[in-house]
Amino acid sequence: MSGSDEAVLSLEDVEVHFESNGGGLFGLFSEAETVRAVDGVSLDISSNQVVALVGESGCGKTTLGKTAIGLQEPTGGSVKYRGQDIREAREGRGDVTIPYDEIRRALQIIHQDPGSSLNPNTKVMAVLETPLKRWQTDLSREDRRARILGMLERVGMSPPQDYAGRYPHQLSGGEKQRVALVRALLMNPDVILADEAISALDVSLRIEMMDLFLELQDEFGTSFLAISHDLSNANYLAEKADGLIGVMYLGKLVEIGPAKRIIHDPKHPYTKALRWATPDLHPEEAATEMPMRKIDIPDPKNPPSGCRFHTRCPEVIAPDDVDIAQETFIEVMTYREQLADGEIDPEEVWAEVDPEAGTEAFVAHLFDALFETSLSGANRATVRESFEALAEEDHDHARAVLRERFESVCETTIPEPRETADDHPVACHLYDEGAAFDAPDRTAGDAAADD
Ligand SMILES: Nc1ncnc2c1ncn2[C@@H]1O[C@H](COP(=O)(O)OP(=O)(O)OP(=O)(O)O)[C@@H](O)[C@H]1O
Repeated sequence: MSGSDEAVLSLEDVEVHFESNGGGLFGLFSEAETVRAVDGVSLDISSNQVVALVGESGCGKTTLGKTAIGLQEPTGGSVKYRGQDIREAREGRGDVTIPYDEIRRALQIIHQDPGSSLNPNTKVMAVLETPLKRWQTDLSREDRRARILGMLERVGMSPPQDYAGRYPHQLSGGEKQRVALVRALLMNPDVILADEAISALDVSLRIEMMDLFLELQDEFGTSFLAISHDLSNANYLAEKADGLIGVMYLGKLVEIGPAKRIIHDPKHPYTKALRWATPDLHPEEAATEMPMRKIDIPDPKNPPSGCRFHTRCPEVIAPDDVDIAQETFIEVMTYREQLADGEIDPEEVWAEVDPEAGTEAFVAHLFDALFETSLSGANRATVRESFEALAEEDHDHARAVLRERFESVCETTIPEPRETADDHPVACHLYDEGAAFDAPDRTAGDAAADD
């Protein structure tokens, strides 16, 4: 079911930055570093809506989810529950219209490992009675127990009396997860954050569990914020519920839209890479080359400038006034990144060439080693000048001359989310004003036409 227009949760420009020491002995002698776990995310969750967040490990999904339900304090921006700023409610500041206790009840979480949130010494009935005693003080003991048994039955734990009398260690992983779901639902929540709630379960159980989440989500009119590193699971949940998939990359929400559009017509190059990495979502397509330049995720303590994905993006944009095939531009960018990372040692290059042959041999060796496509004209002259500077160990000039000609908007400017033609926001310069919405396939460059 799709959400209504009213936003239950509203996140505006949310930032969560963690300060950590640089890892030195007891934190001494090391500079503090900032992990930009979430960096300027805006997101609305409507009532009865399912939103699935996906992205690689460490991209900030859990931090964003916890911040959305008030379990993590944002270091910037605001999180509102039905218009009430959660932090102001907690601190009793301003004109509080919804008390903090009420917000805590309305926003619930189910963890990946439900065992860790269930007291091992408490039987299921007692675990489930606790929230009801607190929030439904008018219920008699009998009514409370009847309700719990009804819910256990509803989530497939039958006979419920048997399960109610068990300790957590007497339950399977799937059963613990059902107890966690019942506990959350007994609070009559508006939003449940399900953080990798099915990833620890056997594959055979996952679909059953997701179906149960969806049935109850619809029945109870609860919104679900589901976190998953698996695009396939995110799609299963979001598509069935007519919900949204949000794609995160290094603390940013780079694309969000209806599940069908994200899967069948991804816009952001990172979303395309995630989809490529999930072949069961596009079985009709033959195996293609990975649409990403590097496997390694950059360090969130030192994220790339501009668009954070530009160091891995196969569609990174060449300056308007530089006529170059995309494949060749990628090779130039890769060389620039190797230079910046100190991966090219002139001494090692000299060791490979005949020193008698001089700089010309040094330059020819690097052209051979770094470029498969052909470079000509001003592009070739610029790269040559950089190689020559490197031959003289002048790294600064080697970098500067390349930056001057080839600097991309993707590395200088953070892309703002923009609605694409089919109505889902994407933060990528390919969709900047003036750029075609149906961005050209820039991965297919004509090496011969590079100048
Ligand atoms: N309390 C904390 N202190 C310092 N850094 C943190 C803290 N919590 C998270 N981080 C860092 O913030 C970044 C985002 O972490 P987060 O757990 O939100 O990512 P995630 O996408 O949920 O990853 P995963 O899928 O692996 O759980 C990571 O680099 C993580 O190391």
